Amino acid sequence: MVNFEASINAIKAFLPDKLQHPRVGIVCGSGLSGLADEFKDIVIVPYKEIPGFASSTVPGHKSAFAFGLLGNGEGVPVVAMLGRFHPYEGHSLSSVVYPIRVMAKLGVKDIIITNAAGSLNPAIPVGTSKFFVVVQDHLALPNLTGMNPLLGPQTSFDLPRFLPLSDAYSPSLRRLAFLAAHRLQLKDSALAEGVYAWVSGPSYETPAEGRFLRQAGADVVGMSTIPEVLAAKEEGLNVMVLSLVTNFVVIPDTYRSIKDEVKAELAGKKVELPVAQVVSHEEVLTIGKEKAGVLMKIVENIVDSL
Ligand SMILES: O=P(O)(O)O[C@H]1O[C@H](CO)[C@@H](O)[C@H]1O
Ligand code: HPA
Repeated sequence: MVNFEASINAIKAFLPDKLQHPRVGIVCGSGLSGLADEFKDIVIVPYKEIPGFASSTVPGHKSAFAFGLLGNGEGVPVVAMLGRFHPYEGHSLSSVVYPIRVMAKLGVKDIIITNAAGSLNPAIPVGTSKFFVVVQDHLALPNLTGMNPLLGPQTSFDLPRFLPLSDAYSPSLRRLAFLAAHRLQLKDSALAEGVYAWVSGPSYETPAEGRFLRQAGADVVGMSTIPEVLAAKEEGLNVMVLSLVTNFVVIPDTYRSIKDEVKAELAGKKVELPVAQVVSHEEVLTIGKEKAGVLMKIVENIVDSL
């Protein structure tokens, strides 16, 4: 049963005055909880201490909020979700987005949502270049087919019933991300722009599904974020999403024909069957840990410019 007041009272009991009204919310994606390492005067509030909260079951996701001050000078009061909830863990969509609504009610105005994602776009490789994508739009088949976090009775009549999403990703926050990359002297290629496709998971995409999403216009794919974006927009927050590219989904060689290989074999040629590259969550976490420091600097720089 939703009870924002009980959740908020429990959280506030942990916080000194200066952290009671966080201005910026941050959601840490897989392997990215290190984003909170730079917070000053940090206070950790475990989800299990907050009525109404689920707990995260995914490796690389802690189950706590981190409150603190971020940026130069006195710092801006911020709150980070160290670990998020995914529908594939068995959480309802309303539980998945509950922390976002709580952050809005605590006073958050801008939210920076991060995630680990697979690349569908050959121009966005994994590794030393194009490792982050500033999301400019999304493609969410689940939303279009009945798995929308805004389905059901409205949590408040102050919120819009029919939420427009043509402006989901704040141009001014996206601008700050690119300016931050410039200030941090990152290579131009470190930050790309693109469309995030939301899938339910927990299986990774087949090559055909990857090609389908690519042809439909997506650049990266992941199993989170979009329910949070919808709830944040509904609550009136400015939203930015940063994806860390951890692996490739669309691999050109996948459709080598076995039929042709057999024909070659029967003609006396030595053939080697294709071996598909297989993605794993361990690989996703490794890249997350490697790049969390850069992501943290970008986020800190954005917060400084707000
Ligand atoms: O989106 P985040 O939570 O960063 O995690 C991504 O990594 C996991 C798969 O490796 C999935 O949960 C996917 O959504
Ligand atoms: N697909 C879906 N979600 C992901 C991926 C992927 O390839 N990589 C990280 N999260």
